Amino acid sequence: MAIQLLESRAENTTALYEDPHNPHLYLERARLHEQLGFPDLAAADAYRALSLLDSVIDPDGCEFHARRKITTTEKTEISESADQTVTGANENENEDEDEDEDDDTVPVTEEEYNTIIGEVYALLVRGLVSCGCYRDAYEFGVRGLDLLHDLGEKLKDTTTPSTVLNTQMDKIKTMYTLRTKKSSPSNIHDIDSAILPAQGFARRVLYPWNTHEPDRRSPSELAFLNTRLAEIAPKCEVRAVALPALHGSEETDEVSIQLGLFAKEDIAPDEVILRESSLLTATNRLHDDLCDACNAPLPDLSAAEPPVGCSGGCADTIFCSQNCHDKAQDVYHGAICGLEDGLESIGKDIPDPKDKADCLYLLLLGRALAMSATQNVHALELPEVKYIWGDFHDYEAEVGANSEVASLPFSFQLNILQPMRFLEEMEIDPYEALPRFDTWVLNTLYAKFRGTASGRLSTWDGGPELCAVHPLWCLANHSCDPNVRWEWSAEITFSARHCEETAVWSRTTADGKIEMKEPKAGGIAQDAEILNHYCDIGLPVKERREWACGALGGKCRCDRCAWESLEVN
Ligand SMILES: C[S@@+](CC[C@H](N)C(=O)[O-])C[C@H]1O[C@@H](n2cnc3c(N)ncnc32)[C@H](O)[C@@H]1O
Repeated sequence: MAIQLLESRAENTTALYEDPHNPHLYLERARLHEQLGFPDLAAADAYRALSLLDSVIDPDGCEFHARRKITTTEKTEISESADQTVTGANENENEDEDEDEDDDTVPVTEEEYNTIIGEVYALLVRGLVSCGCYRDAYEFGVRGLDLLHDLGEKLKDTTTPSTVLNTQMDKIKTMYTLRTKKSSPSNIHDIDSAILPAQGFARRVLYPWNTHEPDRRSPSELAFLNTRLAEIAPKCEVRAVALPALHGSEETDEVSIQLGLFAKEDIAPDEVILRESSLLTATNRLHDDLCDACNAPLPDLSAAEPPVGCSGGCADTIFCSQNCHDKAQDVYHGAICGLEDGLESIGKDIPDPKDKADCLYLLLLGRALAMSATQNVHALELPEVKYIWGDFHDYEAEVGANSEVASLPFSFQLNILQPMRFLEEMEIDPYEALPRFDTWVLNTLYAKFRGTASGRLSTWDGGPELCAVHPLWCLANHSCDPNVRWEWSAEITFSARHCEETAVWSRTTADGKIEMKEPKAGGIAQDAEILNHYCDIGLPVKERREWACGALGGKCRCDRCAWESLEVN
């Protein structure tokens, strides 16, 4: 069954690549995505169908117009009628210029709109509710029900979509009641949507049609990674490593084979062993005093090498050096040069501090889209992205076990609407660009960024304001007794810890005694794993585990945590 659905999905996607403004095809793919257990992708396709259908009713208010390829029957009919009117040619030469843009497509009609609009709303709202994105589901649900009511008899079938929408509205009301602890509102218009959760979850899987993910453990890929690593960390090596599998609440002996960094030779305390710079960075500060490319602080205007402005005239895009300027043009800025006014407003100046970290991931996504467009490379093939860990669950296993696991944060705003805005502001047609920027590609990018990006907090309000992906640095695994410290300015570095920096192990035994372990000596021995830390190692074990849980995907089981929580002697 799943195989058949996957085949239909592949056929439909190929058709969409050929006919990207056809809302019928998006609706069909939304149905398939829903059946395959991807309500997030179903909602995204339904939204594309809806945006295109809006143009049928309001052509002047929409940038992209719903058109579809003509069928063979229609082609014959058109050529027959053209033959009949051939004598009258030239009379209305300039009429319907728009229609002649591409003689293989015709505008979607109001009748077609009436046939499918109800189901489009139903799929969109059901998809968003399934993911837990109640706030946007509510907004679309209200719009959908009002529209079905207004269109009344013009629609072929209002009953089915209305029933679906009402069922979803009941679920939304239940969520609202849970949140407000008040009785269910009798009228849906009485709901204050701000109280409903906007963020839900999607499945964090390696999509079965994703052909971009490398087999990172294969000897050839490891050799490739090691060639890259040799340039920035000559004493280190990437190797496969068995880590405790941390997913799920139960502790098991299961292991997860991943990658890690290892010392190829003895490393002295305080020695800098890795230096990596990356242009896959993002900041939510508007009009910043940081380099647009590497995010290092800008030099003074009076410095021997003062900051460099964008040669294309972007007023707020400043670089710390000519080198960063030139690299930026080649790596990400080329495609967005001159477009900063529209792009600047997306994801910055976030009023609610809770949303700041999520918006940084959106900005990182925006940078990846700009890199992909500038370099003309698929975003999942970018060297900064391709080899990084995505913490994907196994798709087959999930379907087999009929699991409901959804662990990738997902929202209508961050995964559907704002990425489309990015593309539009970059003057890219988001429908034509589907092969590059489909929602599953964006979800995959988010999964990778959420597992690997490092962040920096604001000295002003303590909120997250900067984040970056350093694709080789992030191959290092975590320990609460790390053997390196990291620092990040223009580049990120690892230095071996010296003996006064190594962690102090301490625990209170059942009879109230405090036990300590002798801290380790500094430096790193040949063949030892390079161990980073994803949380503050000065915290007690319980808090460390809470802080590192998101980045690790579960409760830390490093030697120090196991010992301090009395799990081992
Ligand atoms: C930034 S990546 C580290 C590199 C990763 N191992 C790879 O193959 O690319 C973070 C992921 O590594 C794994 N990991 C890191 N440290 C770990 C530890 N101490 N125990 C178990 N898993 C760990 C977790 O799956 C986590 O989500």
